[in-house]
Order: sequence, then C-alpha cells, then structure tokens
Amino acid sequence: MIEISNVSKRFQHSNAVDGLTLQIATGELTVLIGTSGSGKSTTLKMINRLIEPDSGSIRLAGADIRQQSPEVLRRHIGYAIQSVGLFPHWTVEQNIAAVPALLKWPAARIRERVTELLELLHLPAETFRQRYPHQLSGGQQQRVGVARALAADPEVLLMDEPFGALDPVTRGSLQQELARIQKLSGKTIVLVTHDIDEALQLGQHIVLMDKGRIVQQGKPESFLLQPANDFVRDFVGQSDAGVRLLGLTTVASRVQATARADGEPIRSDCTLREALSQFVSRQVDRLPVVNEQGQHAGALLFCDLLGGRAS
Ligand SMILES: Nc1ncnc2c1ncn2[C@@H]1O[C@H](COP(=O)(O)OP(=O)(O)OP(=O)(O)O)[C@@H](O)[C@H]1O
Repeated sequence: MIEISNVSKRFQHSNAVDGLTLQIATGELTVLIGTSGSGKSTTLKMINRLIEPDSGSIRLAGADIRQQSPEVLRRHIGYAIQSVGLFPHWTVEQNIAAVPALLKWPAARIRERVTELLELLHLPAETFRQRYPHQLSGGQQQRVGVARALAADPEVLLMDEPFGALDPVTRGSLQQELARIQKLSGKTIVLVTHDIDEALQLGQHIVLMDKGRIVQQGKPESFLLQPANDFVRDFVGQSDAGVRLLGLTTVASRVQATARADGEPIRSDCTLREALSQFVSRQVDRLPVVNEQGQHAGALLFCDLLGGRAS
C-alpha cells in the first residue's frame, strides 16, 4: 500500500498538488488521469522522491519514504516515462540491466533476467540484446523502457504516459501486454495518462485529478454510471459513455453456447465494444464466437449486448 497523506507541492505561484490524500492498493493498477497540469506527474514523482513535497507524507508498505535515500528507494520502484530515457550509448541489454547491475546481481542472473524480460515484451532476445536504442523503433524503445523498469522486480512500478507517443496499434498491443504482466505478477502499478479509454481499459482504480486535487476516484464503471459532476461527465465523454461501458465487459459474459452464426468468429475475450463495431460493420445481428484457444464457443446475439450492466 502507498499512502499519500495531505501532500502539497507548490511551484512558483501555483499549487501543483494541493492537499492530496490517496491510498494506492498493493497489487492493483491505479490510473491517475486528468487535464494537463492537474498534478499527475508531480504526484508520481513524489512517490519516488524525484520531487519532494512541501508538506504531508508518503508511506510505502508502512514506512515513510524519507527514511530511505532517494537512490535506495528507486531501486525498489520501477519508473517508465514517455520519453523512455534509454542511455543512447548502452546496448538494450545494458539498459535493461542498469538496476540489477547496481544491485550487484551475478552476471549469469542478469543475463537470464534480460532474456526473460525481452521475451515477455515480445522482443526476441537474440535479435535485440546487442542493439543500441537508435536501432529500435519508437515502440520497441518503449518496450525496452518498460523492461528496464521491471528489471529488478520492483514492488512498485510508476509509469508516466509510457505509451504516449505511439501509434494506436502499437499502443493497443503494449496496453494488452501491460495488463497481462500486471495479472501475472500482481504488481502495484501507478500509471499516468491523458487517455480516458486507456484509463478505463487498464485501471482497476481510477483517480481523476483537477488543479492538484482529486475530483473522483473509484472503479472504471463508476465514472460512467455515477459521474460526480459535470467536469467528470465531460471528461469521460458523455456522448460515448454507453459504448465505453460496453468496453468494460467481454463477449464471454454474453455468449450463448448453443447459438450458431456464420462468418469470421470473434474471440470471447474481445470487449462488447469491439463486438458492437463488428455488428455494425458486418451488418449482422449475430456473430460466431471462439474461445481464447480458438475453439468454437457459440454465438453472440446483438440483442444480448444490452443484457445487463458492466460488472
Ligand atoms: N519543475 C517545475 N517548475 C515549475 N512548475 C512546475 C514544475 N513541474 C510542474 N510544474 C507545474 O505544476 C503543475 C502540475 O504539473 P504536472 O506535470 O504535475 O501536471 P500533469 O497533470 O502531469 O500535466 P500533463 O498531463 O500536462 O503532463 C503545472 O501547472 C506545471 O506547470
């Protein structure tokens, strides 16, 4: 658990963060979202002491983070940012190994860990290990940035717009990757984003900030079903709230096992939002469904899209 208690940070004439109190649960992916300048990055940087608060306290696993030097603290907290910040004259392997090397892991263990992380992020180790950052695409660099942040198996991972500058396809696949890693490892992740769809897709707990304060926090569906005020309603996009709600539920929860349909099947782990798009583009009222192993699983009927609220 990360406990942020009444934390404020002022720059020149304005409060970047204003009396913020927030509890970040262990093992959850918490998303900080908000307008530009609302204090998200400042909050994140105070957790790893890149910025020191003017007042208030932050506790990690019960201990005030000021009890450790920033350098030692950061070895337990992975940090991935949009601009990646890879060392240009270091190979991919050296970049990923930065913190394990500081921690003086044996060379064989470091090598093994680098291989494991590259494979986890779908970068074949033998192809990428010896490359330099300028020999990678933007998306590959961001993957290496995420691998580096995960390298020493930190308890906490802080991510500041880690997929910000990517095209929608690469961004989507990295988001899926992050969701998979989080499920596998049960890590505590705090992710900053501007993108409401990214927040709804990845966040188990979402914190919406404005002017250095929290406007609303809770589960994704609460933002769509019970927006606290007009600011929240505007932020989540009132006109798209319905389709976004469909994005929180998978086809698996509505598939009829005995129903049949023709055509290219959709996977049961697709969201109902993706299914809606298929219904419309194919001009059909039922879609065949396969499970994650590609086996026939029944059909999704258009009329079942509205079969209940996201849970
Ligand atoms: N080092 C700094 N010096 C002066 N002002 C700063 C500094 N860092 C942040 N600020 C100001 O503090 C406020 C909050 O900034 P912060 O970067 O935390 O916002 P943000 O929500 O992450 O914004 P964005 O989404 O645009 O990155 C902004 O008004 C910003 O201009």
